[in-house]
Amino acid sequence: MKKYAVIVAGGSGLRMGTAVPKQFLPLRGKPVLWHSLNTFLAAWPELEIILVLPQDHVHTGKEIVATTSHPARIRITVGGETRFHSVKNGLDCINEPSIVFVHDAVRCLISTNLIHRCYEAALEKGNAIPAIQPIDSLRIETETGNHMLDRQQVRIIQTPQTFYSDLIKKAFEQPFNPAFTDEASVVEKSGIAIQLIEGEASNIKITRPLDILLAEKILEENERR
Ligand SMILES: Nc1ccn([C@@H]2O[C@H](COP(=O)(O)OP(=O)(O)OP(=O)(O)O)[C@@H](O)[C@H]2O)c(=O)n1
Ligand SMILES: C[C@](O)(CO)[C@H](O)COP(=O)(O)O
Repeated sequence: MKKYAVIVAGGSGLRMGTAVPKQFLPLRGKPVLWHSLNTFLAAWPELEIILVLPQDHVHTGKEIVATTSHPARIRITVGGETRFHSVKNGLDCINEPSIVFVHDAVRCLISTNLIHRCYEAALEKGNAIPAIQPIDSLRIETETGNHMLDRQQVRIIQTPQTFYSDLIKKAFEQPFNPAFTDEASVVEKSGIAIQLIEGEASNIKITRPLDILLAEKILEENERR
């Protein structure tokens, strides 16, 4: 089946606090975004990428695309005010039945194995969302205090969130709701049950300065193997 990856890189990276948005920061000599693009390009020779960039950084994005393994398989569009709007702009570029991966550009340690597993699971059930178990103890705050949560029942959600194109495009016709934090929340609101599959502990989202240090180490280790 036809495969598209919508790679969202339209954010400004406020929590990272750098002058340049985190997706353009160097990681072992290449921009964070470059690593995500190249891993998806390597997953299948026919996969195409819709890259969503901030309006002010389209030129930088084009320069990065030119250094990837297959620039011709990457189309660029611009992002919106929130992640929801950026994803929607990316989805608007897809007009044929396909499996669609929506991936955070800043989850740049994604493996081809996880991409392939998401594809197989989505093909079978309509959607596949990678998730891992928390390793910390968890508490929820209430009006009167707080109480423990059973961590065996909680999952930490990752990307690529993977769907049949008709299903995700239809879900994104809904009006924006600030409660939407990812594609699974949008698709769930449209009445579809979400299928979780096992994610990867190393599939971290570069969010704060510490994450860059961690990602450097993980990549260094991967290159040594
Ligand atoms: N309007 C937005 C906001 C976010 N993203 C993308 O969504 C991914 C995950 O979002 P997050 O880590 O929150 O990125 P930022 O919004 O850039 O970071 P922050 O919330 O710290 O400002 C990133 O690849 C980011 O570029 C996007 O395409 N468009
Ligand atoms: C989509 C996501 O990466 C799943 O964990 C996450 O919800 C993005 O959230 P953020 O607030 O945009 O970082």
